[in-house]
Amino acid sequence: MKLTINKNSAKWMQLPRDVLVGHGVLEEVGDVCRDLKLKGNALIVTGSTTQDVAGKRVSRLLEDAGNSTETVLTCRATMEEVDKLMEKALNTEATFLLGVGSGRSIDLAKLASTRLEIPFISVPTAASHDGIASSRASVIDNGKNASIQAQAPLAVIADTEIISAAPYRFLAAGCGDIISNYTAVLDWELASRLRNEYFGEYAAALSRMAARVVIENADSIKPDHETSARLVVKALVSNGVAMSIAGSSRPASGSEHMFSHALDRIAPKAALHGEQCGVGTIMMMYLHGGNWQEIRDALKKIGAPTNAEELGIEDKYIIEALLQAHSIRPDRYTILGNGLTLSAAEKVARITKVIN
Ligand SMILES: NC(=O)C1=CN([C@@H]2O[C@H](COP(=O)(O)OP(=O)(O)OC[C@H]3O[C@@H](n4cnc5c(N)ncnc54)[C@H](OP(=O)(O)O)[C@@H]3O)[C@@H](O)[C@H]2O)C=CC1
Ligand SMILES: O=C(CO)COP(=O)(O)O
Ligand SMILES: [Zn+2]
Repeated sequence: MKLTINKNSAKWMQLPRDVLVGHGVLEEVGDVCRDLKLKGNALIVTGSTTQDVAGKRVSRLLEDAGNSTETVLTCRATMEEVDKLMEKALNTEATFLLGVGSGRSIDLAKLASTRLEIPFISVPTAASHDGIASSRASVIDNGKNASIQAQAPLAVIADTEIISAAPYRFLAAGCGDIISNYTAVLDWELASRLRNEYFGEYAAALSRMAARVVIENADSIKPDHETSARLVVKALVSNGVAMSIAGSSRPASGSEHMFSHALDRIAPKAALHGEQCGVGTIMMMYLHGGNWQEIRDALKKIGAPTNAEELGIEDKYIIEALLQAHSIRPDRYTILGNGLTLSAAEKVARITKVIN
C-alpha cells in the first residue's frame, strides 16, 4: 500500500481558545481578555461604519476593564495597510490586536498580529465569509489578491444581535461560502485520486457537515433573525476549524473559489466573496456531475445570487473567469484540470442558468 504524507499539514492545529456566539456577547470582551491574560495596550482595527457598529463600544469596554486602547480605521485590505498597522502597534506598544468589523478589518488585524507575534481577537460585525475564525488572510499584495497563511484568532466574539442587524446580503454571502465546501471537498477527493494528494477525512467530513446544515436549513435562514445568524456563524467557525485541521484551505476552497478569485481580478466591480463562491459552486457541481440544482435551489431560498445578473457582473466576465480560474493556483488540482475550452465554459454557464 502506498502511503500519502500530508506535506501541507500544520505541525500543530491552531484553533481559537474562546469562541463566544450569541446575543450581546460583545459585552464580554473585557472578561475574555482577562481570561486570556491579555493586558496592556490594545490596538483596535476597524472601519468607518463598523467603528460605530461595534468599534467604539469595544474600546470603552476594554478601557473599563483596565486596558488602554488605540483605534485605527482601515479602508483597503492591502499589504501597505498591514505595514502601517504594524508601525502603529509598535509605536503604541500594543500587546494585542482586535479586528472589529467584517473581512477587511479582521484580515488586516490577523496579518499584522501574526507578523508582530502578538495575539489577536476577531470581533465580526457581519457573517460574510469564513475568515472570521480561520488562519487564512486575503490581502492585495503588489496589485494581486493573495491568500496567506496566518495565525488563527485567539478568541472569536460574534455578537448575533449585531450580526443579524447587518445588511442581510452579508449573511447570505456567508451561506454561499459555506455551501461551497461541497465542491471544495469533491475537488480535494479528485486531487487525492489523481495526484495522490493528502486527503483529510476528518476535515472533509466537518466541512461537508457545515454545508449540509446550511442547505437543510435554507428555508429558515432569514433577514433580521438571530437564530439564522447564530447558525451561519457557527458554520463559519466550524469552517475555520476544518481548515486548521487540514493545515490548508482545501476543505473550504476549491475550483469555485478559484472562479471567485479570478472574478476579483477581472470584473470591474466584484460582488461579495461568498456570493461569487456560491455561483461558482453551482457551475463546479455541474462539472463534477453532481446535483447542481440542489445548490441553486438552496441559494435561491436563502436569497443569495445564483446568476451573473444578480451578482451585478456582465456575462463576459463570468466566461473569462471560468477560462482563467484553473491558473489562479496552479498547485491546487481541481475539476478544472488544465482549463476549460471556451465552448465548455459557455456550456456550463448556460446550462446552470448563470448566464442567458
Ligand atoms: N480570510 C479569509 O479567508 C477571507 C478573506 N476575505 C477578505 O475579506 C474582505 C471582504 O470581506 P467582506 O466582509 O465581504 O467585506 P468588507 O470587509 O469589505 O466589508 C464590506 C462593508 O461592510 C461594512 N460592514 C461590516 N459590518 C457591517 C454592519 N454590521 N453594518 C453595516 N455595515 C457593515 C464594512 O464597513 P467598514 O468600512 O466600516 O469596514 C464594509 O464597508 C476582502 O478583503 C477579502 O479579500 C474574503 C474571503 C475569505
Ligand atoms: O475563502 C476561503 C475559504 O472559504 C479561503 O480560501 P483561499 O485559500 O482560497 O483564500
Ligand atoms: Zn471563502
